[in-house]
Parts: sequence; C-alpha cells; structure tokens
Amino acid sequence: MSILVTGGAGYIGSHTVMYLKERGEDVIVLDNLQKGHRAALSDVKLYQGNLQDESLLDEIFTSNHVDSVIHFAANSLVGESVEKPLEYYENNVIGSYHLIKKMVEHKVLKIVFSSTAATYGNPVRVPIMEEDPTVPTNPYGDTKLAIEKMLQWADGAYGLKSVCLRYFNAAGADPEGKIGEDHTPESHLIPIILQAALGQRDKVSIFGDDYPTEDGTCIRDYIHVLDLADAHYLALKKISETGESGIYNLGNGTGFSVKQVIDTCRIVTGNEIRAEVAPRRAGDPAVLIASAEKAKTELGWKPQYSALEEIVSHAWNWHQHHPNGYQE
Ligand SMILES: NC(=O)c1ccc[n+]([C@@H]2O[C@H](COP(=O)([O-])OP(=O)(O)OC[C@H]3O[C@@H](n4cnc5c(N)ncnc54)[C@H](O)[C@@H]3O)[C@@H](O)[C@H]2O)c1
Ligand SMILES: O=c1ccn([C@@H]2O[C@H](COP(=O)(O)OP(=O)(O)O[C@H]3O[C@H](CO)[C@H](O)[C@H](O)[C@H]3O)[C@@H](O)[C@H]2O)c(=O)[nH]1
Repeated sequence: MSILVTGGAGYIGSHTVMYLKERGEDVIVLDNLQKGHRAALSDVKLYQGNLQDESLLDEIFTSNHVDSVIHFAANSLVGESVEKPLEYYENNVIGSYHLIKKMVEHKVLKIVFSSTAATYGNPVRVPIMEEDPTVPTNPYGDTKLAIEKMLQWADGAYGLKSVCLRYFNAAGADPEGKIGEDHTPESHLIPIILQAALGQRDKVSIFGDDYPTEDGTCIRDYIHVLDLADAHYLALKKISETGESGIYNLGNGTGFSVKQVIDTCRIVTGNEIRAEVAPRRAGDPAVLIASAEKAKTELGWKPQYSALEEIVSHAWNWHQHHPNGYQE
C-alpha cells in the first residue's frame, strides 16, 4: 500500500507511521508541525504544510502514487475546543473538506479517519456501541461527527470508502522507547501525572470529584497507541479487501477513574505524586467506555497491551528517557 498519513508527526500518527513502515508499507506524511515533531519520523518523506493548502495536496497526489489516506491531522483537545470552537471547525471540518475534495479529484478513494469517543457525548449506556446516539458535549466531538457525515455522503456520491475509528483515550508509547507522547503544553492525563512523577510539576489537578461515578472522578477507557496503530493497518486492509465503509470503536472495554489512573502511576513509578481536586473542565462527559466487539469481529483486531499498568509503564519509560520530549 502507498499511504499518505496526515498528522503523521503527531503522537498517534508517528506511532502508526512507524508501525506501517515496520510492515513494509510505503508511507508519506503531511503535517504542519503545529503540534507534531520532525524527530518523531525517521526516514519518512514529510510535506510540511497545511491540510487546507489545495495546491500542496495537488502536488502530493500527483508526485506520489498514493492509494489511500490515514487522516489524523486535527485539533483534538476537549477543553480547548469549548474555548475556541471556531478554530476547531476551521482546522478540523474545513481542513478535512479540502482533503476529501482533493482525494476525490485525484481518485484516491480509501481513507481511515481518526474519529473519537467524544462523538457520543454522555453515553446512554456503557460499554458504548457504535449505533448508540451521538450527541457531543463539546465542539471537538461535534467537528469529528461532522467529518464522519461528510465521509458517508462522499461514499454515496463519489465512492470514497472510509473507515472511521472512534478511539477512546490513547495512551502509552512505543515499548522499545523510540518514540512517545510530547505535547506542549501537555493536557492529557497520563503524561501530566508522569511529569509530576518526574518533578516537572508540583501536583496533578483532578478536574472534578463530583461526577456520578464511584469515587466522583471521570472514568475513561485507555487504549495503547500501538494497538491503535494496528487497528489502522487492519482498517486499510479491510477497505482494500471488501470495498466497504464502516465505523468502529477502539478501546479496551474497561474504565479507570482519574484517581485510579493516578494510583496506577504511583505504583508504576514508585513515586509519591501529589494530587489536588480542582473544578470540572468544561465539556467532559462523566464516563466513556468502549465496546470494541465490532472491531474485533470485523477487523480481526486484538489489543496486545490491555493492562493499564503496562500502558503506563511504556509511557513512563519514554518520559524517563526523554524528560524534555523530542527537544533533547
Ligand atoms: N489522543 C487521543 O486520546 C485521541 C483520542 C481520540 C481521537 N484522537 C484523534 O487522533 C488524531 C491524532 O491525535 P494525537 O493525540 O496524535 O494528536 P497530535 O496533536 O499529537 O497530532 C495531530 C497532528 O496533526 C498535525 N496537524 C494539525 N492540524 C493540521 C493541519 N491543518 N495541517 C497539517 N497538519 C496538522 C499536528 O501538527 C500534529 O502533528 C486526532 O485527529 C485526534 O482528534 C485522539
Ligand atoms: O490535568 C488533568 C488532565 C485531565 N484530567 C481528566 O482526565 C480525563 C482524561 O482527560 P484527557 O485530557 O487525558 O483526555 P480526554 O478524555 O479529554 O480526551 C482524549 O480522549 C478523547 C476520547 O475519549 C478525545 O478524542 C481526545 O482527543 C483526547 O484528548 C478527563 O476526565 C479529564 O478531565 C484531569 O483530571 N486532570
């Protein structure tokens, strides 16, 4: 396969690029490096530019034999999207519109899209199934839902086949420690806790302890970044083999509260980690847990690193060896 990966220099994108290359696939990356890192890509052709640049997309599609796209490039922070919704509609929805338009023009008719659990909003049941209602509680989830719909209509009209992967909370790092998670500023729970374990923060803020959960803190389903990478690989194979579009949840089916995640990080790192309750963060649903049975049955997906301790230990290995991320 010859694959264009948008957002390939980002956290999940770079792990997926590495995974695809290890399987002998031909990969090129489009990333504007607003969040991504050149150093997260070894020996991969990078087009540094914006999704919305149609002439750059023309150049990419004419000078490479791209047969499919994996589309990660997006703004992806729940809290930030509530504060800056227009930036999210512009970068995510309008950016995807330009990409999809150019794919159709250049007859590149296979795409795997990074969707999210945030499309569901407050779930009507857990574990969440793909057919459950999608009522996002934040603009970020709404932009992803809009893109899913754009893809569905583009399938009917132009034969663009898509797999939308609704991942729950990506976490962990390459087990060999070659690459990992590095966002500035960091906002994700596990890297923030590990920064506190390294002494780079004095404490972790727990955003709300008055949710309707056992310990009052939000519950999430954490999924290893390499298990996500594997699902993208399987999704591409599925589109090529069956020519069918689909939507799949990706998670482990087990929820951990913010307090449980902090406790797990204390065990893995052996460090005391200070935590303090702070106000709720806008846009957060109380509980998100996946049913990923459909991905297991239809894509043949089998997560390899399901235990939270293992996920955290891979992240801890990366953070210990790269306390300043890619900036050595
Ligand atoms: N991290 C999670 O837990 C999670 C969960 C569900 C879904 N997702 C989705 O997965 C994808 C990747 O997430 P991530 O955590 O790796 O994020 P990330 O910010 O690390 O990666 C996104 C990459 O896209 C690039 N990018 C953004 N806008 C761009 C544009 N207009 N043109 C070119 N490049 C652009 C950034 O520079 C970055 O390298 C996102 O679409 C996100 O919404 C993430
Ligand atoms: O310092 C922090 C950071 C986070 N949290 C809490 O920890 C949980 C996880 O928060 P993250 O920011 O790590 O992740 P989100 O659940 O907000 O979102 C992530 O997973 C979503 C899917 O569930 C999205 O797709 C999104 O892109 C991705 O960032 C949330 O309840 C959040 O309120 C804290 O209590 N303190």
